[in-house]
Amino acid sequence: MCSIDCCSNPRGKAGEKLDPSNASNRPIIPTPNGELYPYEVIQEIADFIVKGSNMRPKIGIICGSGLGSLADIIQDAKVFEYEKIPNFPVSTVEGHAGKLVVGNLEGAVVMAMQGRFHFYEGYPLAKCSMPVRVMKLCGVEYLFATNAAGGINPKYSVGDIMLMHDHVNMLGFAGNSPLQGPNDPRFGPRFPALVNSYNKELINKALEIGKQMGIEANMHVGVYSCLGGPTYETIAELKALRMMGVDAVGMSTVHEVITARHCDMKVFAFSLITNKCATEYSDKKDDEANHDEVMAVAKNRQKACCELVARLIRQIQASS
Ligand SMILES: O=P(O)(O)O[C@@H]1C[C@H](O)[C@@H](CO)O1
Ligand SMILES: Nc1nc2[nH]cnc2c(=O)[nH]1
Repeated sequence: MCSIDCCSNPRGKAGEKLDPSNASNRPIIPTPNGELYPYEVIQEIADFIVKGSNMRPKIGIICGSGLGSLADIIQDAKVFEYEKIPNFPVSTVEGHAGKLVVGNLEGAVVMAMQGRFHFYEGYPLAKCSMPVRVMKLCGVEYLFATNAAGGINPKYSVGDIMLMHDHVNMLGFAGNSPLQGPNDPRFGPRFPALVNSYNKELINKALEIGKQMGIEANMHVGVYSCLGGPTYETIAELKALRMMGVDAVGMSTVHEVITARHCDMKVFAFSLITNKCATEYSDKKDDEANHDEVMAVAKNRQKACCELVARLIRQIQASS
């Protein structure tokens, strides 16, 4: 909550003297990201989930748009609706059910978010990625983040899976970070490094699994970039992203990964390519991305995505 004392510029006409003891005369100054969810609040949410499920998850999964079925394969599941979790935001986007599912998958206790929070929904980045800290305090060691994304790399086709090995943080370029504001060292350091954010061992295992599944031709390793949305990109923006080495573009994941690395979680992330991004001007209507298409492609490819996640978790369990 914004403290009443933080408001320094009285509202009103230029030069007009307003009574500062009247709260309505004071502007609203947003609370810094780092103060939105103090450690104690995150701990309370984590306790609610651990006690409510009687399970301590090791792997956290964030389901991308239309990929909620990743949570449907969890067994002996305890399901929490976001509305019923104290201090939890609600999902407002189609394809994001708004449920937290805790249970067993391939011998591991996992917790999966069927619905993530996006910056364009009006949530500050710290709120979008707050559940990652909840996962950490629940005991999660591995974050699996998935997303639907537009393919900019001309070699990518709709339905392909891109394993993320790096990102370009466009919101960060604009000075926005989920770690902005006071740092709580109980989560992690003030200045976390982000090279090696995406766990190489897990990427290699996933590539091997891709071969076993016979989908290696539809699997890539690439760079993701998150923009604020909710608009899809212009051709000029897509050209610029391509020049920067971006292979796929979306509206999520990067701030979750930053938050996970800050608290030293191992990260595995992939993009399902739901549409091909045009990087040349044309009059074709086909070039326009739309959410229905994103959802339809995700539905078509959910089986392969579930299989990849399940097999990778099986391998993590086997080697632990
Ligand atoms: O939650 P993700 O990143 O998978 O969702 C993408 C980005 C937008 O929310 C939506 C656009 O179609 O899909
Ligand atoms: N920003 C962005 N997000 C997406 N999510 C799915 N497709 C796209 C896309 O083309 N651009």
